Amino acid sequence: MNLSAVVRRHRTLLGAGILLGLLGTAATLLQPLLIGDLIEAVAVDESTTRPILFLAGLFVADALLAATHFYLIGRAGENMVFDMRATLTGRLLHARIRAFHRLEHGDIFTRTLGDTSLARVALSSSVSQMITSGFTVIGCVGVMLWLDWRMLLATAGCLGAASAIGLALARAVRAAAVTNRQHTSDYGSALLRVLGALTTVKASRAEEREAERIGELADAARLSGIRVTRLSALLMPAMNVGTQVSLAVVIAWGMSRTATGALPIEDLTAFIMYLFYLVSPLVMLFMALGEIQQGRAAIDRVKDLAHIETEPTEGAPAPVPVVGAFAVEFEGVTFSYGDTATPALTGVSFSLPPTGVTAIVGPSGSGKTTLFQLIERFRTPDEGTVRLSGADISAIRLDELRSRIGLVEQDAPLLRGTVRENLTYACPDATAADIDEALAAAHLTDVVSALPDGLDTSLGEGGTGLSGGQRQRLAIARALLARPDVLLLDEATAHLDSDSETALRSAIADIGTRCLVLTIAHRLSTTIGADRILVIEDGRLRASGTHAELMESDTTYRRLAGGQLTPARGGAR
Ligand SMILES: Nc1ncnc2c1ncn2[C@@H]1O[C@H](COP(=O)(O)OP(=O)(O)OP(=O)(O)O)[C@@H](O)[C@H]1O
Repeated sequence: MNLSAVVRRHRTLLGAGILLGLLGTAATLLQPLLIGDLIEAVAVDESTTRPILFLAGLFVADALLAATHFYLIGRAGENMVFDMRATLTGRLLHARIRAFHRLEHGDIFTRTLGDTSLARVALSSSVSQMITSGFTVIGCVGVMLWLDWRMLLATAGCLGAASAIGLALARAVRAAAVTNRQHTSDYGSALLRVLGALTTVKASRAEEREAERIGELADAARLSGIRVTRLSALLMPAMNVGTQVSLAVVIAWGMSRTATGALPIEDLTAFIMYLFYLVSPLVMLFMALGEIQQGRAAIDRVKDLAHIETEPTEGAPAPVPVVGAFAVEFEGVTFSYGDTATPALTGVSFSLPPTGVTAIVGPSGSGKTTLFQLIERFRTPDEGTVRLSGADISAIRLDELRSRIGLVEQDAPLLRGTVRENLTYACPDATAADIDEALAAAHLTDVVSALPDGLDTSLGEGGTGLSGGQRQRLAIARALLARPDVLLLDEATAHLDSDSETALRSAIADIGTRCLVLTIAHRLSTTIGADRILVIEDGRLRASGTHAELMESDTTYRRLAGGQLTPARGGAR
């Protein structure tokens, strides 16, 4: 995200707000002149109606200008924060899985909520404050220069020193603000981590330990926040001391020059008045600079997140399945999760026809789930090619590729929402008949009709409200509803009782007559019924065939089948 582009998109509103702010400042600066006219009229016994009317008009104009200025700047700020959040949301949803996994969820929240708010203040109110205050400062300095340049030099000397201190403080505020934002996001990440596993925390009696650890992070955020406040609090007094010293110098030196007749008394009075006018905007200017410095730290963090690597959106259309062609092919595929990691897959090659059930078996951590990650293009191979209906998947447009593949993951994630919303997540336009068919295929018809509101029953976070097996079947029904060419089931029958599993297995066999079903098998019953089995060990395809063939020829398969196939779970995600 280019933040200057964000500012440019809202320049009209911002510009109008700043312009009104400048007009308001001009109206404020005019007030002493008109008050002078009023005093003069009273002194010479002239009618005061005109100056009073002018002054009243100026007050009203000043109030209206100030109100409209604040409204426009506030509105521009909200529009900018919306822009930033919309961009961030889009980037995060299209992020590459490997880039996304490097981030902490708490950190993402701090950046999208807190940092964008700070960036809004910096880019709207503080910038506008800086410009309007700067305008007043320039105006005052101009008049003071015209009144007496020598005294302006003396004033600049005192205020200049204070300003230098102010600038140094503003810089220090920025550094402290960066640390504070980091501490705040560490706290958020730690909190989200335990909230995501609250039952495990309780079962492990880790509440006190976690409360203490997270409390320490909250305290670090408090301390760095106090440092930001302390440095910000020094800004105003630094400027005040500068003003007081320059006032003392101007009065002492000015009076001595007035005594000798070198400086008219009215010029000295005007000079002192403008010195007072100068101070408040000067302080505001430095406060705004401090806020902008804080905002810059937030802006850097927002920009950082916005640069997350995203998936490509371009590509060729998905190929039409060709009769006789392989549905999925792996050719010499090697893949590792990191540059230095041992490959999760090494030189894997196989070809699978467009229909039938293929079971993948192998010890825990052998690379079964990784195969699915590559077919979905969540990850890309380091070497070799994966093909769908004969076409290299790296060239196919991602949304088209994924529309052809159904995936039911190990933990069958469901989203907060109704059963219907979860079911139709991949195809929101599904008809009632399609929904009924998918529910029946996943043996969920009775379960759903027993729910208080049927399909419109609300589920909690992660699908709470259904049992583990029901959640898994709902995820299978969701995948079936999209009528994929390839259905990937990652241990999809793991939570099912044997009745449901038998029924689901026959449903899978039935689906296998229409599309390719690739299932990571953890039960012997699945592999016995499969049309073919791939045996993966240490990231290599060591054998393939039917149950009977592999029992005959492969020692690993025999060993796994002897232990009823269920591997110890443990592959990282
Ligand atoms: N996100 C990841 N980052 C780094 N390494 C990973 C990641 N996911 C998996 N791995 C590693 O890759 C290898 C293969 O993992 P994979 O999940 O494919 O195994 P699996 O056969 O599906 O295991 P299981 O049967 O236990 O689910 C393992 O050594 C695992 O530790």
